[in-house]
Amino acid sequence: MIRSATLPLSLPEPPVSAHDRLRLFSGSANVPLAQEVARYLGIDLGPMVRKRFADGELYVQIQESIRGCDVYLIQPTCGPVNDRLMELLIMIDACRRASARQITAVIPYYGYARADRKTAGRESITAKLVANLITEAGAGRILAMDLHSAQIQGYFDIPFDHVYGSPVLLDYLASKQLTDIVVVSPDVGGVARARAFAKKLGDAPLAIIDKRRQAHNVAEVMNLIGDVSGKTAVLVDDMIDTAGTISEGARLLRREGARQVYACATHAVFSPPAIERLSSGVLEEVIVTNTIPVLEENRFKQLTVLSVANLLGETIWRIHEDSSVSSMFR
Ligand SMILES: Nc1ncnc2c1ncn2[C@@H]1O[C@H](COP(=O)(O)O)[C@@H](O)[C@H]1O
Ligand SMILES: O=P(O)(O)OC[C@H]1O[C@H](OP(=O)(O)OP(=O)(O)O)[C@H](O)[C@@H]1O
Repeated sequence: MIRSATLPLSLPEPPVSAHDRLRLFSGSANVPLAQEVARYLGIDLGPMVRKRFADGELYVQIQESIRGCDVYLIQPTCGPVNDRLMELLIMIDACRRASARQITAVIPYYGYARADRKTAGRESITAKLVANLITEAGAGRILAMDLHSAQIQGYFDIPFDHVYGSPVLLDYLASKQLTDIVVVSPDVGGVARARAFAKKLGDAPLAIIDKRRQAHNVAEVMNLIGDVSGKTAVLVDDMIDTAGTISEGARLLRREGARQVYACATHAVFSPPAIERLSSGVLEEVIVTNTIPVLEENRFKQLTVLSVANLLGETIWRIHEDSSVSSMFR
């Protein structure tokens, strides 16, 4: 007599829709931002255990099946940068070993981006090393915002969506109805970014500061190219780190007759003594986004923090639906 197997029968699963396959997980760098992105997408953040062993090593475990899923891992590699980066690598590796179909590293702030080339002999190009590590860990795609240098996209041989925080900053500026604006690039490296910003502000005039660095983390402003006298100057940059660039730039603009000075930057890195410099009164307002979380003790009167969560959420949705990302920025 032939006996049938007693294994439980499993009926064929109904086809999984693209929406069902989307999974979002957050590293520890910016959970509030990841929660906002999840809310925009109408899903919950995936369950994940993150902890540190007694010896300091990190442990990550994804707590649901992600087999065949398109997984998005949100982790800005802000300070403490080495921990955040390592956590991202471990998350990617865990997802790859759990048979995720596609892993996208969502990196709102890409740390080590300023080490993008050799500026002296015997240096590392750490931005490229980071790209190698992320790719080797198993990421199949990157989504990043306002890279310090756009060339970093080329350090990856996997699809890379580079998006801009500028629509969020521009919407906010437009709501202030400022008049007589001149957009200012605080250094030569930021001219393309400032020019694009000025274009979106009704082709506002552009001015450029000639900044030099005699040593790491020391900014010295030399000259101003352009006219700011009697105008509202809007300094535009990718990041504010120690705020030497922005505060020295703002002082120069005041000396050159600017009526008021605003600062706009996507990434609030805020290393000491940034807060003292930014809150000294030289700036009317400092407008940043939440790609990096701004600690409560780092908030000051002139600071405005805008959210890029909807922008990132919309980008993730478009990537997932195979629709255009660049059309969001036209
Ligand atoms: N994290 C960093 N903070 C400050 N300066 C840095 C960092 N990483 C690299 N650098 C240095 O910045 C310049 C890069 O000059 P660019 O004009 O932005 O290319 C270079 O001296 C790096 O060693
Ligand atoms: O707040 P801070 O400590 O001054 O640092 C932030 C500044 O440093 C970076 O520029 P960088 O000096 O690397 O020049 P670049 O834009 O010409 O590359 C960045 O784009 C900001 O301008």
